[in-house]
Amino acid sequence: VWEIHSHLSAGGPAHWKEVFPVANGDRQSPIDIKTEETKYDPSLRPLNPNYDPASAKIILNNGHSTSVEFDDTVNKSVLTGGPLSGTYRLRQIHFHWGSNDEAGSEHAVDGMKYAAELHVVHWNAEKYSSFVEAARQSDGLAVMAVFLKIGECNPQLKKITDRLDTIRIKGKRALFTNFDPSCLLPKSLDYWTYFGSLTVPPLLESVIWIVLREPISVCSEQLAKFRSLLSTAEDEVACCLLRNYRPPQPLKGREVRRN
Ligand SMILES: NS(=O)(=O)c1c(F)c(F)c(-n2cc(CC3CCCCC3)nn2)c(F)c1F
Ligand SMILES: [Zn+2]
Repeated sequence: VWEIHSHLSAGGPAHWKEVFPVANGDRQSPIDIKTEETKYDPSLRPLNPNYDPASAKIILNNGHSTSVEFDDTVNKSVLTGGPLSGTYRLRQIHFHWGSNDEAGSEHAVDGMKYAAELHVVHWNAEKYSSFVEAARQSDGLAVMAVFLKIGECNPQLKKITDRLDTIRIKGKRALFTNFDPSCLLPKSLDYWTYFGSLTVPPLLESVIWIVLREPISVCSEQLAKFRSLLSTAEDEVACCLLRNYRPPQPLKGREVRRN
């Protein structure tokens, strides 16, 4: 299924609506967060990520991003609290970046884009029996977004960027375990939250977005390693994965709440 989606999604974000009409839906992501219009919600609870480093399994280049995939067959690594009711199980983390340090994040804050963005993808294992089933439900997925701001090299991120040369080609994967993605979270877990979608085809409107307000740091050399990944497979003419972010989408009257 994913292969079909990724094949059909050929051609950038402007063409996705031709194959996935939901691209023009009422709860598409990412969005530009206008901080003055966000609404404080006292009912929002603290985020409670609880990850077991043994859940990490592989690091992968799927041609659109690099991801670390986790064992989501049991409730070992979960996210609870925040805007969520119930337990959301960690599935994978991945990144979005641009062809230069000036842009690369998917969400924007008052029109400002960061150099890159980390997504920590979870699914509602309390209500649904699989990720693919959850991905079709309005409350099926919860994605925590972390902004990467140009600055000091990030020693935690080094654990990932040091492995990218072993998965340069689309489809390559390598063992990657003993990794707790909490090490990539900022000190403060304060967040904005809104109802949105996957930012890649099939753009399903099933994501409760939790965007952390405090960025983590990344240096240019680390970002350059992401850009050296290839979006092409072994038997194709090599093409660098220079950018993979979707631009902000219309808010269409949605509310963005903050804790
Ligand atoms: N940027 S994002 O919105 O955080 C983000 C996500 F949340 C995702 F879940 C995926 N995703 C896509 C699939 C294929 C499934 C194929 C079967 C139907 C569901 C999708 N697996 N994970 C994804 F690629 C991505 F970029
Ligand atoms: Zn993403």
